[in-house]
Amino acid sequence: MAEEEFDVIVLGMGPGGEDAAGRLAEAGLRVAAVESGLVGGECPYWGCIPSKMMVRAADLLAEGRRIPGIAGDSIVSPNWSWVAERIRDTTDDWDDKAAAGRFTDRGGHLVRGFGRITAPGEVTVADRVLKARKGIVIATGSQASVPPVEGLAATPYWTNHEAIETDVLPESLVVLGGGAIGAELAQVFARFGSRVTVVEAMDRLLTVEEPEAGELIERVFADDGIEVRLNAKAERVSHGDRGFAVELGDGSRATGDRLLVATGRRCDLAALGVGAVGLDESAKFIETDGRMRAAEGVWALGDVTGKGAFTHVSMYQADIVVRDLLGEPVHEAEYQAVPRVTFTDPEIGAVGLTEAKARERGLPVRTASTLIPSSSRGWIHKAGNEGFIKLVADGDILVGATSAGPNGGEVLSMLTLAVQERVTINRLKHMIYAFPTFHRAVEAALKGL
Ligand SMILES: Cc1cc2nc3c(=O)[nH]c(=O)nc-3n(C[C@H](O)[C@H](O)[C@H](O)COP(=O)(O)OP(=O)(O)OC[C@H]3O[C@@H](n4cnc5c(N)ncnc54)[C@H](O)[C@@H]3O)c2cc1C
Ligand SMILES: NC(=O)c1ccc[n+]([C@@H]2O[C@H](COP(=O)([O-])OP(=O)(O)OC[C@H]3O[C@@H](n4cnc5c(N)ncnc54)[C@H](O)[C@@H]3O)[C@@H](O)[C@H]2O)c1
Repeated sequence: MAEEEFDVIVLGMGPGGEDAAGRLAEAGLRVAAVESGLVGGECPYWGCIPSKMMVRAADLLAEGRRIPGIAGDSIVSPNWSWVAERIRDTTDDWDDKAAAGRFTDRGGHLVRGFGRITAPGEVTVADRVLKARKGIVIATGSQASVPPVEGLAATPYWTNHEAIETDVLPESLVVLGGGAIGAELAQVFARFGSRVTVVEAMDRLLTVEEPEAGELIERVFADDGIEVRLNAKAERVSHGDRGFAVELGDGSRATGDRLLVATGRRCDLAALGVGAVGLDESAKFIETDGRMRAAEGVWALGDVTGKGAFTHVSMYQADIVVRDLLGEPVHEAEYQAVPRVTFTDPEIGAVGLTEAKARERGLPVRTASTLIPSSSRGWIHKAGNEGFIKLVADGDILVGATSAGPNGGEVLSMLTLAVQERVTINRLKHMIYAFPTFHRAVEAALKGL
């Protein structure tokens, strides 16, 4: 077997791996990046970017439909081919030549194939053995987790990959899972005209967020014509000439031309061979310290660390890894203010702890909420103005907040700052909030505390 020496080996070229590998190569290190799929990973090809292009298109349709009663008449005729074409164009038809070139132009060595850690400082890719003098960075992300439902594996179900790649709008769609992926895509397809059923095992949508968020999205989905089945566990799946049939625990069934499985993500640490560097291969994620070090000569970043499956978390951690490897000053990772935005309409922005999580920690929690439709901007909007602000306080400090509404993800930024920097509620109350903005609702909620 050929043996090749590098300073650093980066396993996986998703957003975090790509950033780290490129910066380390540019800094003059000899870097090998191993990628089994496309350079760029999930986010640009099957995740954030194309899904938000779909969301943008669906939001435009919804806005067009809100014209009557406010601005005139409207006839909205959705055409999926514009969306499919824009995504095909942006992903270069799922070709990573440009991204790979950006890395090699910075002096990096791209190794195509699946990498496995075979010894400390050693990664094997097919018949190539790569050696790392300084360290290995594990940035292998996550993949769709498919539940062991009887019959499912034998059917041509979709994961996010097929849903993003589709040129054809399904006439009907069953979405298994009402989390971020399921909710965003269910609304997109419904607004383009698919008959959509969401099947969720728990008692509400967006289970990791405040219950009010799930209830709000359920109400909006009803207006979008989406059927939501809660407390519904899929027991059996079959597929035939008439599409998919999903049999549920209560004896009912959901049917559709297509079935999208959006039931979470998983990491396969055994396939990565992390046991070779003393890590637990049966764990769900790789534990790291504040410098993203997982073992001697091993760093981890991104979805594989379990600190939030978000591109911004992966990029944040990549910066720490790069600084640590280059011997630069490092501000250790902190996660008390990880922002998250589900890009449904209304958007659900959230940061820090939900009320339930704060209570689980035994904090003496106080909460307050205000509704967006009764805020000045919400009232002016008249339609498409659903939402709320919810604040979770521990004493005089905000430890969590939800900003649901039009631009809920943007309004979140000031709440993220407050949670991150522990700005006191008293200080926040004495700030001036521009009129008539959506974020003025934050001031109203603060008064409730
Ligand atoms: C539909 C959808 C929408 C999303 N929307 C958003 C959003 O709006 N905002 C947001 O912040 N996040 C969003 N996410 C999540 C975001 O895409 C991920 O958090 C992000 O891509 C994770 O980055 P990562 O660096 O961990 O690696 P990933 O993007 O997961 O990439 C890892 C790469 O490693 C490669 N790989 C894995 N194992 C090996 C191996 N052994 N050898 C070689 N290569 C390997 C894979 O092929 C892959 O290319 C979305 C995800 C999905 C699925
Ligand atoms: N806007 C964003 O930032 C964004 C968008 C999409 C995805 N993501 C990231 O990707 C991650 C994965 O998203 P996801 O939606 O796949 O996962 P998720 O964990 O958010 O939601 C999965 C849902 O599926 C349900 N479920 C699990 N098994 C089921 C079954 N057998 N039958 C019915 N329901 C079942 C769960 O109860 C849960 O509500 C998210 O946690 C998020 O970090 C982010």
